[in-house]
Amino acid sequence: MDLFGNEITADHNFLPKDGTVNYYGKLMPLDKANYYLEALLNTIEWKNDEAVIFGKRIVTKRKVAWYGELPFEYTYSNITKQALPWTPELLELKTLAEERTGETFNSCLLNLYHDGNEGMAWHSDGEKDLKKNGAIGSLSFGAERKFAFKHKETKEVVSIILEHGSLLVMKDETQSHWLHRLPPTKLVNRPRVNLTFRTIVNR
Ligand SMILES: O=C(O)CCC(=O)C(=O)O
Ligand SMILES: [Fe+2]
Repeated sequence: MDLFGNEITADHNFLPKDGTVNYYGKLMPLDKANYYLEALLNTIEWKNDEAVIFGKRIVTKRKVAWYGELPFEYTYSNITKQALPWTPELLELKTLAEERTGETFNSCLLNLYHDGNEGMAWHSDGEKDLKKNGAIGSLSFGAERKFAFKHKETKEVVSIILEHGSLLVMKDETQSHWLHRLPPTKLVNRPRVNLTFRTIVNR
């Protein structure tokens, strides 16, 4: 909302080509964002993330969780997980993200970064369980962190600060042409929770 109560439209594309990234800014007042941060920290079944890389099992400090409207299976980094049923807060936030973006989502991958030492390395979210070129709606709560995109061929980098209670959308060809990451930083010592709403297709 701006000063006049108008909704801020996110028609600016942060990517210069080969995809679409829209940033909607803060979606809610501070007290509501604080409420969701606490609720998510306390009600989500957070687990340390696991990956199998070159046959080795790796356990990350970052915590993750996977929720959805059906017990979808989702495979990434060679680990398969089964979605838990929506919590009331996740359903509210899914509806909010859908209303603002005009997209629909049926699942959510959550990340908990305890402080700036934790981040996520360059990757794209093009797993085969995900709808091809489907939108990913990303809600952030807690510490503000930088989020960066890197073009796979030109190596061009674009970055955005993700605020407390904000929404970002990645769509169209973004995952085919761009990597993204959450860089670690010495400047942050508070937790951040990120929710990425997605569309899973069961083939
Ligand atoms: O924490 C973030 O903002 C991004 C997380 C992400 O890229 C992912 O879960 O695939
Ligand atoms: Fe991602």
